Amino acid sequence: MVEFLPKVTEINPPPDVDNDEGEVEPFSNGPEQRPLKEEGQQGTRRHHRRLSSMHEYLDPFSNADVYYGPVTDPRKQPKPHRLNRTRTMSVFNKVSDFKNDMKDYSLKRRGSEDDSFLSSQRNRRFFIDNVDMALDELLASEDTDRNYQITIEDTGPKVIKVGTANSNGFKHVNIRGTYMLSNLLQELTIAKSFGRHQIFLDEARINENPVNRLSRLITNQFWNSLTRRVDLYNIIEIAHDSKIDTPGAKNPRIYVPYNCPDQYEFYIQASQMNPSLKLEVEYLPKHITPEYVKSLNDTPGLLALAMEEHVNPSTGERSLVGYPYAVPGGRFNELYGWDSYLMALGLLESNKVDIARGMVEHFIFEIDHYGKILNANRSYYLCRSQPPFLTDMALLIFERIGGKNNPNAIQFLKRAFRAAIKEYKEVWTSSPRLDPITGLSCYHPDGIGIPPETEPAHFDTILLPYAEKYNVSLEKLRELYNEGIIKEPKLDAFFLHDRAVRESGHDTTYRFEGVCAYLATIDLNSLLYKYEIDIANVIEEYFDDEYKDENDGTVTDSEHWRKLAKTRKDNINKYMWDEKSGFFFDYNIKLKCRTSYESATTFWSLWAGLATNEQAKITVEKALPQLEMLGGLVACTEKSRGPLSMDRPIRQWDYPCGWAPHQILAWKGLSAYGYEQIATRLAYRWLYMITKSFVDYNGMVVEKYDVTRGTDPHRVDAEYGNQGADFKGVATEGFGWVNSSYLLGLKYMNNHARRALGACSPPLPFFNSLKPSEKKLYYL
Ligand SMILES: OC[C@H]1O[C@H](O[C@H]2O[C@H](CO)[C@@H](O)[C@H](O)[C@H]2O)[C@H](O)[C@@H](O)[C@@H]1O
Ligand SMILES: [Ca+2]
Repeated sequence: MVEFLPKVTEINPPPDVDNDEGEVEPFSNGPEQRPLKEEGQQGTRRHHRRLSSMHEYLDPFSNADVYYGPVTDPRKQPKPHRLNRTRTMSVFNKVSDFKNDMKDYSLKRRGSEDDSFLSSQRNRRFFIDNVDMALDELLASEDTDRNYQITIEDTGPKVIKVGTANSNGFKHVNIRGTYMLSNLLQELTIAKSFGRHQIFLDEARINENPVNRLSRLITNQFWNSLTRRVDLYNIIEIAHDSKIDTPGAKNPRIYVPYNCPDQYEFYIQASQMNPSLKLEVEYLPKHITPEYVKSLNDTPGLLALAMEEHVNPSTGERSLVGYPYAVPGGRFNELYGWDSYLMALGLLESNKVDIARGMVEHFIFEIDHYGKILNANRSYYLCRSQPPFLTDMALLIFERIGGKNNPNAIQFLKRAFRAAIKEYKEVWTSSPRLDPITGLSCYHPDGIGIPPETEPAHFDTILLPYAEKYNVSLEKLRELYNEGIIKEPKLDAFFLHDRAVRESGHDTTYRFEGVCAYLATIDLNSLLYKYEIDIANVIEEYFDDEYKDENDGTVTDSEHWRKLAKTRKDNINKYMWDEKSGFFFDYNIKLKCRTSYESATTFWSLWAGLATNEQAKITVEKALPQLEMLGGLVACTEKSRGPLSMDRPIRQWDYPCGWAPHQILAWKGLSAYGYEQIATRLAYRWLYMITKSFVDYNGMVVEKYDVTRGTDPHRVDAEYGNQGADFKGVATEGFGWVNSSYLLGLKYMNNHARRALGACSPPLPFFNSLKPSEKKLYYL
C-alpha cells in the first residue's frame, strides 16, 4: 500500500554533500548545525502561523520525555490549533478505512512534493499522524531481515515518503538512507512508548550528526536507562535475576547482612506491601563460607546495598532509599565491580556525580558487610571480587564534590580510603590471593563447584568426558559434582581457575584458562601499585600522615605505603618486565616463570604510573604495534591466542575483540607518559568503529567489538549473551563502559577529527588525508 521509491544504492555522504531536490539525506544540515532557537523563532514569525507552530520553540534535540510529552502532542492542542484530520495525508496512513474511501484523492494529493520544506534550511519538520501504522509500514518495507532494526544489511528500497509539518502532512518529502530511516524507526518506537499516536518530528532529529546524536543519547538517555535506585516499589523488579532459571529462583529474593535490621525491616515492608509478588527476605549469617555460598545456588538472591534515610517533608515520615548506581547493560540489575568504576568515569563527564558517588557508597558498604567489593551483588558472587579501582574512583569524585575545600568531601574521601585499606589488606594482600614468595597478588577467590550464573551449555566441552566416564547425563553430572558426590580434582582445579578468571573481569581468555589463580597478573599488580600510591598520598594529606587502622590496630604513615609501592614495583620489574618484547607479562607463581601472553593490560603499568619512561618508550615501540588494529587496541595478539577450532572456540577477552576498559586505561596511561598523540590515534580508531556501528546498525552500542572488522564490528558471537545487540526498534541504554569510552575518547578529538568521525571516515583514509603538521597530532 505504501508508495516506496525504487531501491537506491546505499551511501553515507559526507556532511557537506548537497541533496537532490525532493530528497532528505543524512546530515543534510551539516554536522555541527543545531538549529538555533532564536533564529527559528524569528524565521517563523514572519509567516502565517501554521498548525505546527505549537512545536516550533521546542529544541529538536530535547529529551524524549519532553519531545514526546503532552506539550507537543497535536491531539492535546487547543481547538484552533488542532489538526483537521480530514486534511492529513501522511504516507503512513493510507491503509486506514477512512483513507481507503479517499484513496484516489489522497494518492493524487500525495503526489506533490513539498517545495517549501526543501527550500527551508532550519526548523524542517515532518508530521506523522499515525505512529503505529507508520512503524508497521516502515518495518514492513525496510526491515527485510525482520529483526526490528533497519541496518545496512536490510535490502529494502531505503526510501520512504513522509508528510511535512508545513503542509500538515498534506505534501511529502522522501527520507533516504539507512541512518535516517533507522533514526526514524527509533524515534517512532520511542514516541509509541510515550503513548503518542501523532507526532511532529524535526528533520534535524533524525538527520543529526551521529557523533552529536550518540553523545547526546549517552548523556541524556542511556545513563538514565542504566541507573537503578532501590525503593519500596521497585525492589521486585531489581531483585529479579534473568541469569538463573531454577525453581528456587522463581521468586525474587533479597539477602540482608546479619547486622542490618533496618534494611531487613524495609524489605519485609516492601514484601508485605505486595504479597502477590512473593519477595523473599532472608538474613545472611555472620560468617559467610564457600559452603554456605554454594548452598544458595538454587535459591539465589540480590544482596542488599547501601541505603540512606529520607524524610518526607510533608508527613515527616522516615524511609530508606538506596543510593543510585548504574548497571553495565540492559540485562543487568545488579551493581558490578569494575564496570562501576569505568561507568563512573563517563558519568562524571556527563555531570552525573550523584550516581558515581552512590557507587562508592555501595562499595564501602560491600567491603564492610561482605568483606570485599563484589563481582556483583548477587548471592553467587559472594566469594569473589573484580579488578580494584576504588581509590582512583573516590579521588575523582572527591574533586568533583568540592575537594579539600569541602569538609563533607573530605569525610567522604576518608571513609572510602578506610574501606579501600581494609580491602587492600584483607582481600588482595592476604591468603589465598597473596603469593608470599614474590610479594605479588593473584586473582584467587574462594568458591565451590560450577559457577551457576553462566549459560547452561557454557562448560559442556569440559564436562562431557566426565559425563561419559560416569555414564550420566551432563545435567546429572553437574548435580553430582556440585553435591560433592563425584570428586574430580582436575575439575576442582579447572573451576578454581575459572572463578579466578571471573574475578579478573576477563572472563574468559586463553591467557587465563586453567591457570588464572596461579598468575600474578600485570593487571592486578598495577592496580594495587596505584592503591599503594593513592593511599600514601591521602594518608599524608588528609590523615596528618598517621593512619590508625581500627580493624587491626596498626598505625602507618605515607612512607610505609610508599615502601610497599616501591617493593611491588621492583617485583613487577623483576618478575614481569620483558624488554625484548616490550611487554609486562604475567608471572606464574607455581611454575615460577614469566608467561608470554601478549595482552593489552600491559598498558595498565602506564596507567598506574609504575613503568619507567624507558619502559614506556619500549612499550610504544614494540608492544603497541602488535596490539593496534583498525578499531583500536585488541585484547591480546593473535599469536598469543593461538588457533581456534571446534574444541578451542573463541573467547571473548581474546583476539579479535577490543574492550572499552583496555582502551580507556591505555589512553590515560599513554597520555601520562607524554604519548597523548598515540592516545588520540587509538581513540580515533575506537570512536570510528563505535560511530560506524551506530550509524549502520540502528543505533547499536554493544559490550565489545571485533576491532579487526571494518563492516560489522559489533558482531561478536562469543560465550554469553551480554552483547546487547538484540534490541527491538531502539537501543535505549548502549553499554555502560562503551558509553564512557565514547565520551572520554571524544575529549581527544579536535573539530576536524570530530567532523571526520561524523562522516564515518575510516582511520586509514583519514590519517592519510592529513597534512604533515596534522599527522603529528596522531603520532604519525
Ligand atoms: O554471567 C557470565 C559472567 O558475566 C559477567 O562477566 C561479563 O560481564 C560483566 C559485566 O559487564 C563484566 O564485568 C565482565 O568483565 C564480563 O566478562 C560477570 O562478571 C561474570 O562473573 C559472569 O560469570
Ligand atoms: Ca533489519
